[in-house]
Amino acid sequence: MSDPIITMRGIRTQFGPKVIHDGLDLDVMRGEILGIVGGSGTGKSVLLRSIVGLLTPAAGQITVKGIDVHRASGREHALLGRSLGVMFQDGALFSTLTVRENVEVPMRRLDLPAGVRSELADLKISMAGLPWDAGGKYPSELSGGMRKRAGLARALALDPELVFLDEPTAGLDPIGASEFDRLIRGLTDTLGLTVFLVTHDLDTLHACCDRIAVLAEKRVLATGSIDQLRRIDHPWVHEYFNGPRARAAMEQTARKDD
Ligand SMILES: Nc1ncnc2c1ncn2[C@@H]1O[C@H](COP(=O)(O)OP(=O)(O)OP(=O)(O)O)[C@@H](O)[C@H]1O
Repeated sequence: MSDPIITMRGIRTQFGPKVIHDGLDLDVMRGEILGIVGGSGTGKSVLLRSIVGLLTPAAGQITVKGIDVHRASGREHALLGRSLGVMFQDGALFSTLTVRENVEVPMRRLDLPAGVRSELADLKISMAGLPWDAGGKYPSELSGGMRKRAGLARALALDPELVFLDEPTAGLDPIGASEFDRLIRGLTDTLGLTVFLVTHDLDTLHACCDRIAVLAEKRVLATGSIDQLRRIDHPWVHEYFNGPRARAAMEQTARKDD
């Protein structure tokens, strides 16, 4: 974990008169899982969408692998597109396509024979921990947890270096959420990914993240380990990292470590 793979400098994002980010700076280091936390509406998902090029900030610069995301040439865009995988909050699967077809969607831009595409899709489906027959099912036939795994399989479709996960454990029961945390950590370590992970889930921070960035007051207020952030003197940060839920998550981690 040495050099930054993503840099954000002086980011200002606004919708009409409503300013979401103002003077936001952040680096994501190669090989880390960076957790992004912050109160509701602080602009975590908006930041994710800005990095992957779906939103353009009013000011500032975002680079991914040294490429300025919002001023990239066609060739650079294609390069970035191949390097990134995104799992959106609700899975964002196409309901009229099977899981396998959903995973094949990002592969369509590659010139691959249909049989190879489908084999690759099945590999990603199994990497995401889905059973062998999940590929032929439609999203409506899957549980919420399975849909999330299908969304993860699609994010992995192009063997990305960088994976963006928006609230991966939201809506999962605690056991399903811990399994998903382990899956993310395992895949990151095995595949050497860098992960930008938006979450409210304290257990996920403990189980997965190397470092955490806190969004507050329209910027990144602090970055660090959970221990470092617990000592920050800011009302929201203090309550989040020292409140009853934080203590419960810490005790659970301590029990696992015993
Ligand atoms: N396309 C848009 N047009 C107008 N406002 C938007 C748009 N997208 C997001 N916003 C606003 O930007 C703010 C930040 O939204 P965002 O979804 O990033 O919050 P968040 O920190 O991810 O919140 P949560 O934790 O509740 O998911 C919100 O007030 C939201 O309403």
